[in-house]
Amino acid sequence: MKTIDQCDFKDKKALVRVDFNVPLDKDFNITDDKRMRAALPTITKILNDGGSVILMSHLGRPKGGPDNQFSLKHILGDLSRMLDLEVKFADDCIGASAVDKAKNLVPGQVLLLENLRFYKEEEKGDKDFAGKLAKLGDVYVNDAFGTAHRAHASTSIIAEFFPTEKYFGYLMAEELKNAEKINHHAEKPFTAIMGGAKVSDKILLIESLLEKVDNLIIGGGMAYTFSKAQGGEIGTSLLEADRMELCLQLLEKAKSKGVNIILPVDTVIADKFDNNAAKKNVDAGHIPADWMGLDIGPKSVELFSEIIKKSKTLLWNGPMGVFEMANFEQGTRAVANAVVAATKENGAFSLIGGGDSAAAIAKFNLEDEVSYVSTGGGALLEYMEGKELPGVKAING
Ligand SMILES: Nc1ncnc2c1ncn2[C@@H]1O[C@H](COP(=O)(O)OP(=O)(O)O)[C@@H](O)[C@H]1O
Ligand SMILES: O=C(OP(=O)(O)O)[C@H](O)COP(=O)(O)O
Repeated sequence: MKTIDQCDFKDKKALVRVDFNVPLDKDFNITDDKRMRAALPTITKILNDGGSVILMSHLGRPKGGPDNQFSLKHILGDLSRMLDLEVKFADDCIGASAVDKAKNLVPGQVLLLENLRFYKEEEKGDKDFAGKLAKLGDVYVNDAFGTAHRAHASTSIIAEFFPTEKYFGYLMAEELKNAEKINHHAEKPFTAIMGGAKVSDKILLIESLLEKVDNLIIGGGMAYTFSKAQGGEIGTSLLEADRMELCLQLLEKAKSKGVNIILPVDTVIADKFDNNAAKKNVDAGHIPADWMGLDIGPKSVELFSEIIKKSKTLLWNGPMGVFEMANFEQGTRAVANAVVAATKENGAFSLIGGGDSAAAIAKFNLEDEVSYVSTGGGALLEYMEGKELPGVKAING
């Protein structure tokens, strides 16, 4: 793997694609800066070598040109504080002013370009646009793991302009190393814990995991479609009726492959989708008509935890319930604690991936207690599904 360790950046201008697509509140304060912190080692290495850095990123999904709501200038202050230097800003990612600012950069300086997605050419993977970006630097570095599943101008096409001078940043290398451990070198017993809202988002992942895991725990909103498919009563819980048949097929497939699928045996139900709703515990498949399941119940917690604690490899994607509501976070919190216990007491390798699972583990302050929390959501899922990520292929190819 060609990483930045193989390059001396002295007097070089490194064009670095990062994923600074961070969540902002209504006053443009960053509510989770993990992705920015994760890119700092790459930036620091280039600066320490005596090079300069031109950072490119997208923020959100702007439609139709420049839009203050999606401007990367909102993160400039925080980035400067993190790096302890004054980061310069180009309010257009291409054009005369960006060219000028890039040209005038001296070693030790950092320039942040405005949101790449203010140009529709970025997402289209336009070669001309990629060429204009490429002109700004001498070397290309991709450290944007969260966006590695997009074949966009700045993540993929641009690499064509740097046939030899293209490298993975440290974050990208670390993410790939950890994902690879799960994909190809998982010590057994290997348990995957799947949750979140929808079966349809995770079908490919489940299918690919059935080839590898010993245990597949299914919780969260997606478990109710499985329950209903098996003849259970699920009230007004999340349901994807058109996926019920598929759930049964997945259960059959698991059986034929000797994979142990574990579904919740009880569930915490509420009379409305509200933290202050009335709530009670019932057995899985016995939810009254006007009630909805919002978390796994205590018997499921015990069942899941026992399996998790005996595992040597753990992949967790998707919360067990609506963990954003304090009254329905217990299942997710307990599973997080079991993953921590397996990591600490059983020497398990634990990888947490997916936006909401990462948010849950951060909420419970357990980020440092597991083996690795990925900065990728969709990118990690696609990697685990066995797809080749365009951002990775561009550097390797
Ligand atoms: N029983 C449930 N009913 C409704 N929503 C749920 C339920 N369980 C989990 N969720 C929701 O699923 C969302 C996360 O789903 P998803 O995006 O698939 O996870 P991830 O981002 O970790 O892959 C969370 O917002 C959570 O509140
Ligand atoms: O946040 C991201 O992905 P994620 O929501 O899958 O974690 C990346 O920045 C990619 O953004 P995109 O899904 O708008 O291409």
